This record gives sequence, C-alpha cells and structure tokens, in this order.
Amino acid sequence: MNNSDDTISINLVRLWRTFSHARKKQFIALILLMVLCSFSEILVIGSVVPFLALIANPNSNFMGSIAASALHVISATNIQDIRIVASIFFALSVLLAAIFRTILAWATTYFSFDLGADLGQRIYRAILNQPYSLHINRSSSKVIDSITNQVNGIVYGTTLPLLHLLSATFLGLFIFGALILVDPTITLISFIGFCVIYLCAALLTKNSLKRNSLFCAYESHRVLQSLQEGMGGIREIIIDGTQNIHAATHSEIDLNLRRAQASTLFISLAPRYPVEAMAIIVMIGVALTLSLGNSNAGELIPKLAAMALGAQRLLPLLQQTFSSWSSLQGAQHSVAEALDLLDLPSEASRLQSIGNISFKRSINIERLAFRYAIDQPLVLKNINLEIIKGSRVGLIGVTGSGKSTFLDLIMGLLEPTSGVINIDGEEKINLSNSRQWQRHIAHVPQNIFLLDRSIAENIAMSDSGSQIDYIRLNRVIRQASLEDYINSLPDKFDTCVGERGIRLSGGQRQRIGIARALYKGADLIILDEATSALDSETERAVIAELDRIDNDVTILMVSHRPETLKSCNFIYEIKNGCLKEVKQI
Ligand SMILES: Nc1ncnc2c1ncn2[C@@H]1O[C@H](COP(=O)(O)OP(=O)(O)OP(=O)(O)O)[C@@H](O)[C@H]1O
Repeated sequence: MNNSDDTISINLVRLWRTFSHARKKQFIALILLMVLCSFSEILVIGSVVPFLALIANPNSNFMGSIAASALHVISATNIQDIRIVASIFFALSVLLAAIFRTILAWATTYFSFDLGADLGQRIYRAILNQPYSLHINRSSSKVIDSITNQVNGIVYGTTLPLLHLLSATFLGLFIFGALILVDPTITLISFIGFCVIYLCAALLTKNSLKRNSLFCAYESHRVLQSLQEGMGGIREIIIDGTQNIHAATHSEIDLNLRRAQASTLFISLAPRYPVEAMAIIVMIGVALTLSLGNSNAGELIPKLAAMALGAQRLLPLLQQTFSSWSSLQGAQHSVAEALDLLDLPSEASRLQSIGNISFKRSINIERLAFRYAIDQPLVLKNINLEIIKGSRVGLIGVTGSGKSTFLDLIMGLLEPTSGVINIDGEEKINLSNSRQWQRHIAHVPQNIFLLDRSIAENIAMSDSGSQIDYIRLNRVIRQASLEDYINSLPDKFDTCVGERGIRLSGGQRQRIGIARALYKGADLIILDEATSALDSETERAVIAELDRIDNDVTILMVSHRPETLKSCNFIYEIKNGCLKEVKQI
C-alpha cells in the first residue's frame, strides 16, 4: 500500500525538478495566495457570529471590545448604524474571500495548464532529439500518447489535484481553527467523524485506484494505436471490408479505458454523500443539544449559523482533498511514464562534443559490421569502401540484403557495431557528431515524408521558418520534372498536398522528394529507390538532371533497376552482408 504513496512522492519530487526557475517562483506565489485566501475565509467565519449577534441583539456579548471600539471610531452608536456597519463588514469579508478564491482558481488553473504546455513541448523535443536507433524500436502511438494523454495526466492527475489539495489543506486548517474558537467540542467531534469516513474511503479504494492507474496508462496507448492502425490502413480496410472488426477492437479497448476512468472518478466523488448526510445529522444533534441546554435564541442562532457556515465551507474542502488524493493515485503510472521521457538525454548534451565536419575528399568505410540487436545476426560484415567526393555510386542487392541499413550507417543514423566511417580519412562519424555530418546530406527514401502543406513548403522544407528561395525552387522543380504537373494545378506550387501527400501519385511524391533534396543544396545525395514509382521516361529525365548537377555533389543511389544505375561510376552489390564491386549489371 505504501508503494503508491512512494510513487506519488517520487513523482512529485521529479516533477519539481522539471520546473524552470520562473515556474518555481510561480508555485511559491501560489502557496502565498493560498495563505491569503485562507485568512479571508477566517474573516468570513469570524465575522458571522458577531454579525448575526448584532442583528439579533446589538448589545450582545458577541460584540467584543475591539468591534465596539471600531464602531465607536466611526461614530456608529445607535442600533441601526451598528447593524448597517456590521452588515457592510460581513458583506465585504464575504466579497473579499470570493475575490481571493476566484484569483486562486484562475492562478491554479493557468499554472497547471501552462506547465502542461511546457512539459508537452519538452517531451516532444526530447523524443525528436533521440538517436534513430531508439526511434525504430519505439511505437509512434506510444509517443503520441505520451505527449497528449500522459501530459494531461500530469495536468489533471498531478498538478491540479496537488494545488487543490494544498489549497484545501490550508483553507481547511484555517476554517477548522475558526470553528474551534466557536465551539471546540462539536468541531472536534464532527471533524474527526468526517476524517474517519474519508480515511476509510481512502483505505478501501486505494488498491482499485492503483489498478485503474496502471490500466489507464496501458489502455490509452492501445486506443491510440488502434486508431492509428485503422486510419493508416484505411485503403485495405475498405477493400477487405474489415471496418466492423476494426471498430469492434477499438470499442472494446475504448470501453475498458473509459470504465477505468469512470471508476477513478466515481471513487473520488462517492464519499461526499455519506459525509454530507453525517454533517446534517451532526447539525441536528448540535441544534438539539444547544437548545436543550440553553433556550436563549439570540446566542444559539449565531453559534448554529457559524457552525453551518463552517461546515458548508469545510465539507467541500474535505471532499476536494479526497478527490485530489484519488486523482493523484489514479494518474501516477501515466505521470511516471511521462517523467521518464523528460529524463531522456537532450540535444544539448548530444551536441556538446561537436566540432565542424568538412567533406572535401572522400567517405572511408573500414571493417564495418552491423547488427540491430545483440541477439540478432550481423546484417553487414566487414565492409570496406571509399566513396570519392563527386562520384556517382550505385548500390544493388536482393531485398533484405541490408542496403537501407548501410545507407542509415553512412548517414550517421545508426552506429556501427564494429568498424568506422571516416570523412576525409579524419573525422569518425558517431552519434555525437552525426548532426554536423547530416547537414551535408539530402536523403530521398522510397516513401517520401510529406507535410499537409503546399508543394512549395514541402520542397523548401530545409528553409522552414525563413523565406523560400523561389529562384532555387523553380530550378529544382524543373530538375525533378515537376514543371508540367505543377503548371497544370490552379494554385501551382501553392497547392496543398493533403495528409501524407494523399492527393499526389506515388511518382509525384517521389519527384517532390528529389526536388527537396536538390533544394537543400547538400553535397551528398542519397537516393534509396527514390525513382521506383516513376515511369521509365520520367525516370530517365530525372536521372539526366541529376547527372547535370554540380560535379562536387556525391550521389549514392540504391535501385533494383539496372537502367537507373547506368550513369554511376561505380556499382556495388551487398550480398550475404558483404560488399563487392559489380562491373556489369
Ligand atoms: N529495425 C530493425 N530491427 C531489426 N532488424 C531489422 C530492422 N530493420 C531492418 N532489419 C533487418 O535487417 C535486414 C536488412 O534490412 P534492410 O532494410 O537494410 O534491407 P534492404 O536491402 O534495404 O531491403 P529492401 O530492398 O527490401 O528495401 C533485414 O533482414 C531486415 O529484416
């Protein structure tokens, strides 16, 4: 049972460490605001007894000497004046408390959501900056789940409940103190009674909340995964007529998730009703006891009213404390997972050891071997190759022979299991300097990554955020044989390509990819079956344009078609993990 409390405290400490200096200051300001708010509440409860006493009887004992001298100072001596002043004072104290509570609610909410925005942004940045080798083992639905649901878990399941819990504790203690002054015995008995109910509820529900927390963290990822799979494979789903199967899988997971969420929410709300019933019973008991022992209504009514007002203020706070605690319990697994992502090493630490990499002569690959995991066979074994700057190199091999893996290694996306890749025989490429090396490279894969934006923005992606160079854009559009197609569109290169380029044919997407590589102005262009979707004539035109580009640009090309590689200076084949030159294909 202590484990989940430990998890909460560990998560809170971890969360605090993620706060920026400004956020820490804001948090401390919030605590001060809570204290102010609590004082204003005391003022309300403290003034209700004298107020009602004065209304009932202006000469009442409840009007202490301080109040009497205050009234004297403002020359309120007759009964009417005293009543008016007391009413105004009481109304002002109620108003002040309401103002403080509104400000506190505003500050708490904005603080929590701003923090959520901070964390979401930092988690996404941390994930984007992870080495490629980690990305290939991570599911994208898990990442989306972390940035949306798990960050929401931090906002709704930790920050907001924690702040509500703190403010409820402060206010509760102050109100409790004020009620003790009004009637210590009744206050203590009823307070202990309420707390016992909430403690029993906490003990009874703790395990369920823990289970729900685990369940929600797991199922929210599965819901996203099922949606992504459904949307990603919509063409096949329609053709196979498997809509019902996918909808049923999704609805089962979704129902499980929502049931767990409902259970957590219900647990957080449930104790309210028995506690409220008990409060009314206590009030009846108090009224009865006081009226049996003391028949003076002038003193009895203000006391009862103060107790009723205190209970009306205190009970929601106790309920808030409990529901905040149960929200905290219910979200801890998601929160722990989100915080784990914040602990990932950041780009800054990766870039610390970077120097400038220049590429003037060659890429030298020596005794290169690679396997994806320790328990998997070597995909590449003892590869030696020199790629001279400005050469056109073709790469062939049967499917699954390791061509894309080899390109990923050259691009510094993967690190060799053994052996080295040197630039100009000097700079060894590794994860800490790969970012510098990648600035030299433009990569055109078979499946082009496209944003749901205009053709121009998709081509000039390396310039995002700054102005597009339209002269260069027009040149690369022509080189990639896209001119006729773009001119046929009403909005020309401002035409939106749709999600993942859905409004384009495979060949058009590939040509946008090639245009993007040319626009980047890289000195190493890597084409991984980048022309496979083009008809022979368009492919020939694109390859001829590639041949014409600067002699300083090195082109590394993978293709299954001999025709595509005709213009290469060297062609190599990967077979059984080894590389050998092919003179004729
Ligand atoms: N992320 C991965 N984890 C484990 N093994 C992988 C991973 N990616 C690829 N492989 C394996 O590595 C081998 C080489 O794959 P690779 O994609 O490099 O081949 P390829 O020659 O480019 O194939 P194709 O011509 O079909 O694109 C294959 O056996 C493949 O199953």
